[in-house]
Amino acid sequence: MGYTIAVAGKGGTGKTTLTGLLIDQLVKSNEKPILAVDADANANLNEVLGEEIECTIGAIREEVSKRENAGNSFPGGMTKAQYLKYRLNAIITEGKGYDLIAMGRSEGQGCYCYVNGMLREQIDSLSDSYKYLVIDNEAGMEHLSRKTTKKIDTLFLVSDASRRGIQAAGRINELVKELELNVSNIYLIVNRVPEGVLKADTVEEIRKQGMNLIGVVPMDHQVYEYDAEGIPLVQLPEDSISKKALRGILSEIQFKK
Ligand SMILES: Nc1ncnc2c1ncn2[C@@H]1O[C@H](COP(=O)(O)OP(=O)(O)OP(=O)(O)O)[C@@H](O)[C@H]1O
Repeated sequence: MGYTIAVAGKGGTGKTTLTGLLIDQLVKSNEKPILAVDADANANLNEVLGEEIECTIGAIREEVSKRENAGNSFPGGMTKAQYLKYRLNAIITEGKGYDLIAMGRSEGQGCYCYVNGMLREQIDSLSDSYKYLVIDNEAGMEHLSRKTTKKIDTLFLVSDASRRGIQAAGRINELVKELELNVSNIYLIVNRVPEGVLKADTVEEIRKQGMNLIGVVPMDHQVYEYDAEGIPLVQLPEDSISKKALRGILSEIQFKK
């Protein structure tokens, strides 16, 4: 099993932006191969990375369940398990220096326990052949709590600099403990910080929440400009405020088991 990094935070805090820049940084440090998993139905990690996604796990789940409900067999005499495996192989998007899988969302209702279990097993076995597994996770920690991955080596919680933002990150921190998730290190990153300097109140709230602040990423107007123009954020200049800040944060951490 490779080194697993998960990124979580309330929607809109910049979690997906930072996950994308983190993957970019790992690729540039030649820390390959990397499997990136977009596990947040609301996130668009592929857009930050500048990749098109053709199919998601949610879509496969729908397709398999529709086939079953219609009483159709699987192509080529495949069993359901074989068909799922075959389809999963086809959903890996090959990026520049990494592979990407998107969970997507499932529109339909009903029980997908079997299919979910199968897919989870496959992601687990797939991730064995990568040096890094990087997951853009949803705030509810749903996928992690359903044990998408057996163990997380480093979890980054992303928050904005507001008190409520920090409190929300604090709740995710608590949730990790309540769910007894197997996480070795949890670090807080405060993102979109005006001038890159935290207010004393924010620092106090972080202390109150008992979180380990690893660093801040300043408000970066280039991020806004690139997003507005639809340019993938990984194309930001290497000396952009946000890329530099993230490099600084990553240099604090030894990604070793
Ligand atoms: N350091 C930054 N400076 C300026 N803008 C930023 C910064 N980080 C992120 N943003 C902007 O904040 C917005 C939210 O970012 P992002 O989509 O990454 O958040 P998210 O937490 O993943 O949200 P969701 O889960 O809803 O996708 C985006 O428009 C992004 O461009």
